[in-house]
Amino acid sequence: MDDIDRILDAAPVIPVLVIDRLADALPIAEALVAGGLPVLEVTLRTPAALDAIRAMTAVPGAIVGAGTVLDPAQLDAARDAGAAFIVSPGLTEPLGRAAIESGLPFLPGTANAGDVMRARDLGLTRLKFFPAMAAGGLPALSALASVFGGMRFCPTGGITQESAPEWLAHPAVACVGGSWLVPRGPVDPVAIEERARAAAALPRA
Ligand SMILES: O=C(O)C(=O)C[C@H](O)[C@H](O)COP(=O)(O)O
Repeated sequence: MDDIDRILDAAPVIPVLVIDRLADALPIAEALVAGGLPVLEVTLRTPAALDAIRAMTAVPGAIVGAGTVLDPAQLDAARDAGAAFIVSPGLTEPLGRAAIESGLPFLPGTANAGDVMRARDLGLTRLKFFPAMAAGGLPALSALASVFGGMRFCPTGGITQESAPEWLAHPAVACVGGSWLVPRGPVDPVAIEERARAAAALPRA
């Protein structure tokens, strides 16, 4: 099983994916992995998402997880589809406890000090910072990181290839997440691989 640090350290960027057509799952995963981004977060926001996770796990080198996991039932469905990790936009106690019990690496969303304290109470120290830009951007993350030593963050929400470097330069930032790698609409594997290559080359602290 993949440990959460192994997932966060695998690449500077986790592509956040909204898959509308199951047929797009393989070409998207192959292009991202070929470009150097092995960790793929498939959001459970579309009817095709669980089947997309199933399909993508067949791609050599891909580490496929589920995003937008909102409750324990969705966590179970993601695990049954083969998700190697779980990401949520926020943290509830039922989801946190179910995730810990499942043994799956879990990245819960946090946006403020209360959220981080709830995570800490559950023993969770690897956190998504979401929605990163709307929740105050890098100054907010820096303030949280200075209070909560030992926490590592994956900021997500409003981050771009252009803004990623300043986030990645912060010592508490393990990696960033973003949807810019795969825009919705017709899939262009060449363009996806090109964007992945640029993202994979971003330096980290
Ligand atoms: O719902 C979740 O669990 C999510 O993962 C939310 C996503 O992280 C953001 O929607 C990505 O934000 P953008 O890169 O600004 O599009």
